[in-house]
Parts: sequence; structure tokens; C-alpha cells
Amino acid sequence: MAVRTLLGLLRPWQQFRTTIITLRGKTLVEHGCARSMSTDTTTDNLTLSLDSKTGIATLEMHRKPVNGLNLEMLTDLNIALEKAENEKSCKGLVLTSGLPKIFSAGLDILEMYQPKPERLAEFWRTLQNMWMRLYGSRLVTIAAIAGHSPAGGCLMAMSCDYRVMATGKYAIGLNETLLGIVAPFWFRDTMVNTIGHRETERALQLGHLYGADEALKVGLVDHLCDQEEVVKAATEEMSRWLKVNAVARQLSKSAMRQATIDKLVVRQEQDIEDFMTFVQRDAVQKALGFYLQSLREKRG
Ligand SMILES: CCCCC/C=C\C/C=C\CCC/C=C/C(=O)SCCNC(=O)CCNC(=O)[C@H](O)C(C)(C)COP(=O)(O)OP(=O)(O)OC[C@H]1O[C@@H](n2cnc3c(N)ncnc32)[C@H](O)[C@@H]1OP(=O)(O)O
Repeated sequence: MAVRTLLGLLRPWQQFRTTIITLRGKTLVEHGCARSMSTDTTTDNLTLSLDSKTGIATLEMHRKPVNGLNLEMLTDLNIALEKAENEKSCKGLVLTSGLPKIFSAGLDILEMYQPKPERLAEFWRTLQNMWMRLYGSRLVTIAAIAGHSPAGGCLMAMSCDYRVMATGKYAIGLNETLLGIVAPFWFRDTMVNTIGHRETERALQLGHLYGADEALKVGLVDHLCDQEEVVKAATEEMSRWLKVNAVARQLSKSAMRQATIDKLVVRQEQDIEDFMTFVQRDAVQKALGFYLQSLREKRG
């Protein structure tokens, strides 16, 4: 609610201004210029910029070291997505990463390991809201994936309308079972909607992480190109989508996705409870502890 109120107060992008907003102890800096008609919003975690000529916004994540989705990053993502959504001249959004070799490592595991219950609930609600916003966006959304994209990173990518991935040794998929956890129903639904039931069933049980070629083959991503070309390829693809009648396209998207979103809308509170109960189990805490340890040991 506080976020909505704040967003309601934001002025349109096409005005000359520099605005500094402090939110949850974070600083958002906005630079606007009437002549170039473009505005950047930058936080510690991301930058949102709009090319007013094309109507294409770029949302670049840059939370070091791996774009782990913690509460603050998810809050920033929600604000940025809502801002792009509310900006009339914005028609499409490219979601990408400013960090080398990483799209997003998914949820920040430290949010789930030895958590404080109140923050854990807020964390999960903020993630739910981010997914509903991105999956249900009126904008054409294209993920430009120039690096690893496991679990929550894969969810974000799958929530876009189209995925461009870099060739190379990067992995994408819902690998939750490898951490000893279970992908919630709306993660699963999003994957079923993307690659089908059978392939999802196999991938989820195995916690399978797809390489780029295999991801293309099963339809988890739509296009492969060189790492340096990923954002360019996403933008080129976007221009094709933007030629379609916007209302017809949005209605078609909503017809395909709204039922999946509504499933979470009606079960949102129950889903938070289920998540909290599950994650705070001793066995799950132990498994997460081992996984974190193995990540640290990998680094040596
Ligand atoms: C039947 C009942 C059902 C009920 C169900 C209800 C609820 C369901 C419950 C839970 C659902 C939760 C869903 C979870 C979704 C997730 O997204 S979990 C996160 C999954 N992510 C991963 O497994 C990725 C792990 N990371 C990596 O594999 C690698 O880091 C990499 C992304 C491939 C990058 O490799 P590299 O470049 O070599 O970087 P490092 O491995 O060295 O990492 C750098 C530092 O970052 C730390 N780190 C990496 N990933 C994470 C992360 N996700 N969270 C927190 N921290 C992370 C890593 O430890 C390094 O830290 P240090 O520098 O060593 O301190």
C-alpha cells in the first residue's frame, strides 16, 4: 500500500527533473530531461531507463554479486515494474542484467536461511507481487539473458513474453530440488505454460538446469545469440511485437495468463503460510545450510 501511494506521487517521466526518493532506507535517483524525453531510475539494485523514441524501457539488474532476489531488490523491482506499467508512452520492457555472466541467481537464499518470520512473510509476499506484476504486464516483456538464470531467475525470465539467451556455458531452469526445496505451484504453472506438462514434470523432479542449446530445444528460451548481442537481439525482437495492435495483443496475453495469476490471487495468504511452514522446517533449514556451505566451498 505504501509503495502504491508513493508511486501515485511520482511525476510523469517526460518532465525535466532530478528527484531523489528514499524508500526503505534506499535511495532512488531520477534524472529527467524534457529534450531527450528520457528518464533513468537507479537504485542500489537496478536501473530503469526509457527510450522515449521507441517506447522501450530497459530494466537492468545489478545487485552484486549475483542479482540474488532479496526483499529490497524485489521491492525495487516492484516499483520499477509499476512505474514502467503506469508510463503511458512505455510499450515494452527489456529485462536484463548489468552483471557479467549472471542474469539472476534466483532468490537470495539468505532470506530463507535462519529467517525472521516477519521478514520472511514480507519477502514472500513481495516476490508473489513481483511475479504477478511481471507475468501480467500490459507491456511486451523480453528477457535478455546473458548469464546463469537458476530458480527465481528462471521464473523472472519465463514471466516475460520472449527470451533471448547467450550461447555459452550458462544454465537456466528450476533447480529447487537440488537445494532440498520445492518450487511453489505458481513457479510450476509458469513453467508448464512455457514448456508443457511432461517436460516440466521431468525438469522439476530432477532440478534440471538447461544449457542454452537444450533450453532452446524445449522452448524454455526462444532465441540464442552471442553474449554481446543479447540486448540488441531482444530490442530487435521487441520492434516486431510492437507492430501488433496493442489492445489485441494485450487481450490475447491476458486471455492466456490471467487464470494462472488468479490462482495465486485467491490463494495468496495460504501460499505465504505454506511457504513459511515449509521453509522453517528443521530438515529444510539443514538442507539450505548445506547448500550455502557448498556454494562457499566451491569458491575455495
Ligand atoms: C509440498 C509442500 C510444498 C510447499 C511449497 C511451498 C513453498 C516452497 C518453498 C520454497 C520455495 C523457494 C523457491 C526458491 C527459489 C530460488 O530461487 S532458490 C535459489 C536458487 N539459486 C541457486 O541455486 C543458485 C546458486 N548459485 C550458483 O549456482 C552460482 O552462484 C551461480 C549463480 C552459477 C554463479 O556462479 P559464480 O559466478 O561462480 O558465483 P559464486 O557461486 O562464486 O557466487 C558468488 C557469491 O554469491 C553467493 N550466492 C550465489 N547464489 C546465491 C543465492 N541464490 N543466494 C544467496 N547467495 C548466493 C555465493 O555463495 C557466493 O558468496 P560468497 O562470495 O562465497 O560469500
